[in-house]
Amino acid sequence: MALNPVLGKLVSKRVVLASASPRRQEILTNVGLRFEVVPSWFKETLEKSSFAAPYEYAVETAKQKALEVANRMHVKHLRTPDIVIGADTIVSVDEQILEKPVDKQDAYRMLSRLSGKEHSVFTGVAIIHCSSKGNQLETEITDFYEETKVKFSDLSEELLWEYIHSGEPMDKAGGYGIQALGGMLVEYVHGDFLNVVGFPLNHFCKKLAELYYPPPKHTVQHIKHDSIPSVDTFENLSDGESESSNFTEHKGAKKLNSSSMCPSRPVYNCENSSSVRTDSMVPLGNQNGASESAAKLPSKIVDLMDGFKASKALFVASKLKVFDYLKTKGPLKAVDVANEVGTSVCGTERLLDACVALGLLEKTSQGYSNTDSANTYLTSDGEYSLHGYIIHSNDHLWPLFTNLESAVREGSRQNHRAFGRKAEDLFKDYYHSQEVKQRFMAAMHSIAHLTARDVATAFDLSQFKSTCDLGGCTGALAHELIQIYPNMKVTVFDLPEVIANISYFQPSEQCAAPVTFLSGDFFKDNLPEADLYILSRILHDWPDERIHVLLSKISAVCKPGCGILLAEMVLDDEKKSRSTALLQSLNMLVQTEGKERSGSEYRGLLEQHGFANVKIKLTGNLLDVVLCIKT
Ligand SMILES: Cc1cn([C@@H]2O[C@H](COP(=O)(O)OP(=O)(O)OP(=O)(O)O)[C@@H](O)[C@H]2O)c(=O)[nH]c1=O
Repeated sequence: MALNPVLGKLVSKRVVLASASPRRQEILTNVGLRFEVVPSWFKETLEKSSFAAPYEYAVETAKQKALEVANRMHVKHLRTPDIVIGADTIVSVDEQILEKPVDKQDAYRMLSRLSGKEHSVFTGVAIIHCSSKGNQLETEITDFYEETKVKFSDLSEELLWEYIHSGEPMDKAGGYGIQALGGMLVEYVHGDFLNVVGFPLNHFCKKLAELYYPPPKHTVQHIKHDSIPSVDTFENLSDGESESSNFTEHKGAKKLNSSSMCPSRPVYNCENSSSVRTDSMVPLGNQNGASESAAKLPSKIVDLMDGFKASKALFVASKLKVFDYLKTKGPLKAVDVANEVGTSVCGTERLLDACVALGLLEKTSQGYSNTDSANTYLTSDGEYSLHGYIIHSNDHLWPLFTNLESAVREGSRQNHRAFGRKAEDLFKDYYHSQEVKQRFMAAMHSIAHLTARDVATAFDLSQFKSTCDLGGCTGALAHELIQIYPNMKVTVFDLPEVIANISYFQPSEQCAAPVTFLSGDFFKDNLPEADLYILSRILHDWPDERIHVLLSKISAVCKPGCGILLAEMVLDDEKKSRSTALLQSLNMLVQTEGKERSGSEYRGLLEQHGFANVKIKLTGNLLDVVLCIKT
C-alpha cells in the first residue's frame, strides 16, 4: 500500500459506496479499497436550471446520493457507517446536461449531439464522514468534481445505430462507455480517463490526502515567508503519523524520518460543527477542543511559485553533467559527484537531494543514481536526450524570460535586454557565433527527434512521393520519414549556416535512402519541388504577414493534390486549456515576432492560400500536426 498510503487510512473504517455503478465498484476494488455497496435511492431529479454550472449539479447529486444512504443506514439499521462515498457522472455539451438515456431514441439524440464535437464529462464526488451522537447522525461532507474533455469523431448514422443496438449506451451518462465499444468513437481525451468511466480516482486520493494529512499549522504559517510544500500530491505521501495516532496504522505503510512528512494528528471536531458542512474537514489545531479554521495549502499555486526553482535545479544538474556521470559511474555519494564535477560538497548534496525529490534521481544507502527517465532524457547521449534543449533553456530562454515583464508591457521581444544586442533577424541572432549556433541546433534536434515518430505517423503520408522539410535543421524528422516511408524522397532545406553544421547530428545507422540537404533561404530562394512541404516549428516564429509571404510561395509551386504538413503546438480554440502551448506562446513573445496559434487560426491562414481539407491531430507529444491539401 506504499503506492497510496491514503487508502490505507480507510482500512479500519466502515466504508460504504453509495452507488450501483459496477464501474465505480471496479475502480475502487482494483486499488484494494474494502467497502460495502449500498446503492442510493436518491432520484436524480434536481432542477438542472437552478445550477449555475453543470458540475454544481453533479456535485449536489453526488452529495444527495451519499446522504440518502448515510441517513437510511443510520435510521434503519442503527449501523452508522464511518464513510459514505457518492458520485454522479454527467456529460455536458452546448450548455446541456446529459445523463443516462431513457431509451434508444434518447441515446440516439445524445450521441448525435456528441458526434464530431468536444464535450466535458464531470463527475461530482461526495465523501461523507459520519458519526453518531446520542442517536443523531452527524456528517462532515467533503465534495469535489473532476472535468475531462472528450472529443468524438463524426459518427455515421449506421455506426450510431449499430452502437445503440449493442445495448451499451443505456446505463451510461451521455449514452456511451469509453471503456468498451464507446472507446471507438473517441478521437481524444484530455484529463483523467477514469473520471469519464465514472470515478476520478486520482482526485479522490488527493482529497483523502488533504483530509488525512492536513498541513501542520506551523507549515501553513511558514508559507507566507518562503517554503517548499512538504506534501503536495498523494503520490508523495507515506504514512508518517506518530505512534499515538488513533488511526490504525496500515500494514506495509512506509515510515518516514522527515519531520516535515509527519503532520499533526488529525482530530475532527464534531461537537461544534453543523450537521452538514461542505468542503474539507478542518483539523483542530489546539488542545482545548475549540474549532479553528486552518488555511488550506494552495498546492497548485505553491507549485507555480516553486516552478522556477525546480527548472533551475534541472538546468544546473544538466549543465554540470550530473546525469552523465551518474549514468556511467553511479551510484555515487554527493562527495564523489562534487569531485567529478568540481563543485562544493554541501551545494552538490542539496542539488542532488532536490533532484531526488523532483523524481529525477534515486537515493539509496549506496548513493545517488539516475532514474530510468533521467537515463533516457537527461543524459547527453540518452536515446531521446533533451540535454540540448535544457542547455538552450538555461543559457538562452532563461535570460529572455527574466525580461517577460518588459515583453508583456511592450508587446515585443527582449533579445536586446537579455543579450545587449538588438536582434535584426531571429536566426542571425542564433547564428552569430559557432557556440550559440551549435547549442540552438542541439536544442532543435532534441525536440525534433523526440517528436519525429508522432509527427511522421499522425497521418498517412504514403500518397506523397517527395517531401521537402523547409527549415528542417538537422534532419531528425526527415530521417524518421524515410524509416516509415522507405520510398519517399526527402529533402531538408535550410540556411547555409545550418547545413554546414549537420554532420554531428546524423544517425549512425544508414537510412533506407539518404536524406538530401539543400541550402537556401525559404523567404528569398526558389523552393525545391515536392509533393509535400513540411513546416515544423516554423510558422510560430513569424507574424501573419511573413507567414503569408511563405505560404504564397509554397502555394505557387504546389500542384493540386500536393500538401503542407505543419508541426506546431496547437492551441485550443478558446486559448485556455493547453498550458504547455500557451507558455510556449510567451516563449515566442520574448524572442520573436511570432506566436503559437489555434487550429482555427492555422486553418484560416492555410485556406487563404488555396489549401483545404485541413486536418488537425493532437499527438499528446510536444508537437501537434496539421495537414492540408492544395485544391
Ligand atoms: C461517460 C461514461 C459513463 N459511464 C457510466 O455512466 C454512469 C453514470 O451514471 P450515474 O448516475 O453517475 O451513476 P449510476 O450508474 O446511475 O449509479 P449510481 O451511483 O447508483 O447513481 C456511471 O455508472 C458510469 O460508470 C461509463 O461507464 N462510461 C462512460 O464512458
